[in-house]
Amino acid sequence: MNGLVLQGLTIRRDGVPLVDLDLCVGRGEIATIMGPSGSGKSTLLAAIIGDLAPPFVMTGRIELNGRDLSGLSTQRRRVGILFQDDVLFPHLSVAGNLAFALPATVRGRAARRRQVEEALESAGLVGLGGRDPATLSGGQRARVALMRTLLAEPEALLLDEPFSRLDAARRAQIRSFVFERAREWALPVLLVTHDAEDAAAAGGPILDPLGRSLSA
Ligand SMILES: Nc1ncnc2c1ncn2[C@@H]1O[C@H](COP(=O)(O)OP(=O)(O)OP(=O)(O)O)[C@@H](O)[C@H]1O
Repeated sequence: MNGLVLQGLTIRRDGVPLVDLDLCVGRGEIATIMGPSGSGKSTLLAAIIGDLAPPFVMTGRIELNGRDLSGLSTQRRRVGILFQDDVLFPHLSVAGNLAFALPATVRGRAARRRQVEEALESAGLVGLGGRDPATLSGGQRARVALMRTLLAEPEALLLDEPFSRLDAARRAQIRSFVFERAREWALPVLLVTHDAEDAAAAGGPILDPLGRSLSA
């Protein structure tokens, strides 16, 4: 099936289940995982990107657009992830940061430049491609980080508290920017947050890592 499917996914530590989920996130849908600190949210995301290590033990299946992700390297999973503290490469310009993310399948300087220009336009950053990332505002940096993740052409997007460092006004603005882009690109999105407003704005199911529904 299309989208991100977690089928009987459990993650245990010392035999104790931390994650226990059955969840289908369709393309363009945003599901939210909410839970207190230490409840296993980041561990779940690590499992989806293929970065889970002992002492955690996973069972079940993770599928993306019909592909079984088990055994695939992080890169071959084609899952994009955006973190709270996503840093841009300081030694590259804004455009350089975006170009860096482009897959090798985008060939030729003109084609690569065009994609970077389109990304800048889509993020409302026309004319800022030559800037040093340190000279951007927090919100502008957050938009560049998102576009960089999207340019890598992921088939799913994971958001790990990506808005928590932003002030309230900017938070709502960046949140709708990220959600709109995810819908536009028809990506299944899994959002990890502590914030009930983020979860409500996402508009999809809200679960804790043990699969209990927290939807209103
Ligand atoms: N490498 C590790 N070895 C053993 N325990 C770990 C390891 N990494 C994390 N943990 C523990 O596993 C549990 C889940 O951690 P995780 O980071 O997934 O929680 P979280 O819900 O993302 O928390 P937060 O909201 O604070 O980011 C926590 O109790 C944490 O202390």
